[in-house]
Amino acid sequence: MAEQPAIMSLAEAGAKSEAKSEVDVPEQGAAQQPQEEMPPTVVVDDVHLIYRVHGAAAGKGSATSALSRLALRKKAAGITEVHAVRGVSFVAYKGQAIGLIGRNGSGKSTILRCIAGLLPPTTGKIYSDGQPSLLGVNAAMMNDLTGERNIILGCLAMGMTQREADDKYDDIATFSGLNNYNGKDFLRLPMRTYSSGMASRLRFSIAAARTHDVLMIDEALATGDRDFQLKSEARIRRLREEAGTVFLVSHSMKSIRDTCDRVIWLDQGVIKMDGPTTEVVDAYEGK
Ligand SMILES: Nc1ncnc2c1ncn2[C@@H]1O[C@H](COP(=O)(O)OP(=O)(O)OP(=O)(O)O)[C@@H](O)[C@H]1O
Repeated sequence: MAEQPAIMSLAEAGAKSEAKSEVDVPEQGAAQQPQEEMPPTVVVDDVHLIYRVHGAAAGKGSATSALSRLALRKKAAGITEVHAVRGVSFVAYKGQAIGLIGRNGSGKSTILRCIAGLLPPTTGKIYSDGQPSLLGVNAAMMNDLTGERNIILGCLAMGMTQREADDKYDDIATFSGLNNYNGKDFLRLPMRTYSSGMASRLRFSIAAARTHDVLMIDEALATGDRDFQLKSEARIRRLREEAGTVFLVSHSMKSIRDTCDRVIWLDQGVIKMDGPTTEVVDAYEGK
């Protein structure tokens, strides 16, 4: 029998489930259920992610020893495993803005990358409705090209036609504020001349120009200045109303409180708490 892909659409998953008409969803508390009956957009079912880091031990080893390891199905001596996500399950619903919080290295970015389809889970399944889009501070942009070119390329990469990209250009430029930043039109300059905050403003402005089924933002707000943070929080609220689900990873509890209605607290790769924002953030801050 063909193996199922680790990430599939909810429609596919529904079609594949034999006896039941719906996908089995992980159990969860009443606090995480939306007030009205909203459809699920992402189902994360017992996901584990193990990174395998090669060359962590000293020495290269010979070809003969590598071959004998392969024949005996033994692990290479130089491979270290990092179990970054350990059995995470949750269901996200349309209209929710979900904050992911936790200490450095708790697995927040890893789980987002799994949902975006950039990292296949080692075990477990992820079902999503539509294509989740990951907007991270490291999202690829061409540093040697101008902001103008990056706006158009970013729009095309999100699936717009050239005409749609041209139509959106002015909105994106104005929202980013980089067309008149300290009296200068930075969009005419290569992106390598931008500060990291200016680059993340542009990334956010491009991604926010489209309605996303599932939009995931990794720390994007933390890097903008206060004015831009306020603008982007308002835009996230609008995206949430127009679209599906927003995930926000941030260490800024202010951003999380202002933007999210539900928070998942990850600790060493497991969910420590999942519920309404105030409850979870208060517990995280030890209040
Ligand atoms: N490419 C990688 N290869 C190996 N290990 C990795 C890799 N990326 C992350 N890790 C490890 O996985 C664990 C989870 O990392 P992750 O980046 O998901 O955490 P995070 O909660 O997003 O952290 P932060 O708040 O610092 O951004 C950490 O132990 C980290 O060292």
